[in-house]
Amino acid sequence: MRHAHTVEQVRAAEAALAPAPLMERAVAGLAAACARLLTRRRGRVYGSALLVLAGSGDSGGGALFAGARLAGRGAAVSAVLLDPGRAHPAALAALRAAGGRVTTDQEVGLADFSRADLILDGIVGIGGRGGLGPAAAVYATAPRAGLLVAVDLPSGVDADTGEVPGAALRADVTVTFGTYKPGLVVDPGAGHVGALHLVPIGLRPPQAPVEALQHADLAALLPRPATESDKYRRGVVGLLAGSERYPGAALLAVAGALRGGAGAVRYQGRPAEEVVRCHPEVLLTAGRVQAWVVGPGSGDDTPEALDDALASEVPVLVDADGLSELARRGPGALAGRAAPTLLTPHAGEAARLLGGTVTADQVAAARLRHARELAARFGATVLLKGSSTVVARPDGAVRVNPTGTSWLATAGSGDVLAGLAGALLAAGLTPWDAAPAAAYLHGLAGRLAAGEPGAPVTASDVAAALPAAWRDVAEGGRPGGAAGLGD
Ligand SMILES: NC(=O)C1=CN([C@@H]2O[C@H](COP(=O)(O)OP(=O)(O)OC[C@H]3O[C@@H](n4cnc5c(N)ncnc54)[C@H](O)[C@@H]3O)[C@@H](O)[C@H]2O)[C@@H](O)CC1
Ligand SMILES: Nc1ncnc2c1ncn2[C@@H]1O[C@H](COP(=O)(O)OP(=O)(O)O)[C@@H](O)[C@H]1O
Ligand SMILES: [K+]
Repeated sequence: MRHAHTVEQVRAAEAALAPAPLMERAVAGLAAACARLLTRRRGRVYGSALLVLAGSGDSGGGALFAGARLAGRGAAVSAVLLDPGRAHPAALAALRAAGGRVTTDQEVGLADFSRADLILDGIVGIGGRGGLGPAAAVYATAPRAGLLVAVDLPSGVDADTGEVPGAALRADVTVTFGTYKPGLVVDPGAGHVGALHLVPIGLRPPQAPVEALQHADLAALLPRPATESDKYRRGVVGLLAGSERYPGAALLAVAGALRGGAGAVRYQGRPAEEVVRCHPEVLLTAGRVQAWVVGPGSGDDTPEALDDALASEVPVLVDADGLSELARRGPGALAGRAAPTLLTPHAGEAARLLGGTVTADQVAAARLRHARELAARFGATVLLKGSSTVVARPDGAVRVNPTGTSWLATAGSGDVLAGLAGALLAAGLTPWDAAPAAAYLHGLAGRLAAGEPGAPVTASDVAAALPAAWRDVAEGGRPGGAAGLGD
């Protein structure tokens, strides 16, 4: 599990430790990471050109100290001070003593930026507030040939939310200290991070409000049939999906549910004939169900389907047309439910559920805030789809999905996800586990289907790749197995 802590938590954890060893460990880790990158790129540190972008805080201080170390190993280091009167005095002195060149001239800074082999972004770290000022903002778009390494987090990304209120630097590598921050794992901020490297500095932060499951976590969560299993023990999913207009949604949701390990799928909807032709395993009879999925392409049947599902005493996943109906009814529609409810909106559906006071773009730009607000309002677990899918609980806890690819943005892939998550609910996982597990497998299946460097995939391809994703997780999670994705 990757844990991401807020600025307040990081500062409190840092306050419990002596400042000097903290800076020492961070700088040692940062300089070592840069030395590795330079060696990989140029064969050695000696003779390489390094530029430090130094702001007024400790992020700038750490970058200047690291620059001094690399100057000591023969790199030609220059630093541009973005807030000249307030640069970290001791770090500045160390860089000068090591032979580094310091400038406040932005023209010189931009010229060095274009030529450097490696640039250290120490403009701001967790103390950054609002968008970058104009002097720093030019580096967000200025041309460069070298690698950009963000110190703690890319400047311009909000550490607590992943929001990017203005210009922000785009890093090739981010070297973060002590613990991950939400802004490093939630888009749009996460899209600026590049490869993420954690330097331990001895922090002991409290429980993280945001976490990201990794391969081993998934391997522990995924249900496996025991020798005495039968289809009911594995879980039966009821699907209220598809319509004459959208038969495909039913087929794809069924495909997701079957490959999500459901013992059986009971289907209720108009295109039943097509469903059975494509998936002869599906049951059309009424009977016991351990979780309902309602909404993918369910069209005019939605209000009745939603009534039936919500009246049941088993977990219910509401998706697509079910969410539009729920938006019309409001949060009160879930008030009487004892069993859990999982909502799986994309940004547009989330905006509607929030009463139309925000746009889909605003939801996507502030994913944590809106997912949490929705979960609290509806008293349900919310899986907000899109780049870096987030799962929020009504108490504000969040799980961010680290897998996925934008190739998944294809019609019907959400239907596969709904069926898959429904199967995991029917197997007995709570929405808090089922939702991120489904997002993880779905994202991994998307990556496997798209391949490397990537090619268009269909929702059916994603469903077909689910068994491979499942196996990949099971193998990677075994001690000594393949390295987990994103580890
Ligand atoms: N404490 C330590 O020993 C170390 C801290 N480091 C990093 O330093 C950061 C914490 O240091 P600070 O608290 O000084 O915070 P920052 O380094 O983020 O600097 C905050 C300062 O930057 C200015 N600032 C805020 N928003 C700005 C904006 N939008 N544009 C331009 N300037 C802006 C303000 O004057 C503010 O005081 C963390 O990210 C931490 O990882 C590491 O670099 C190295 C070791
Ligand atoms: N830019 C993106 N990056 C990664 N995943 C994405 C992106 N856009 C969409 N997705 C994923 O693709 C799926 C699309 O689902 P949805 O919007 O419901 O589409 P549909 O209704 O056509 O099935 C979701 O799993 C979502 O998280
Ligand atoms: K930074």
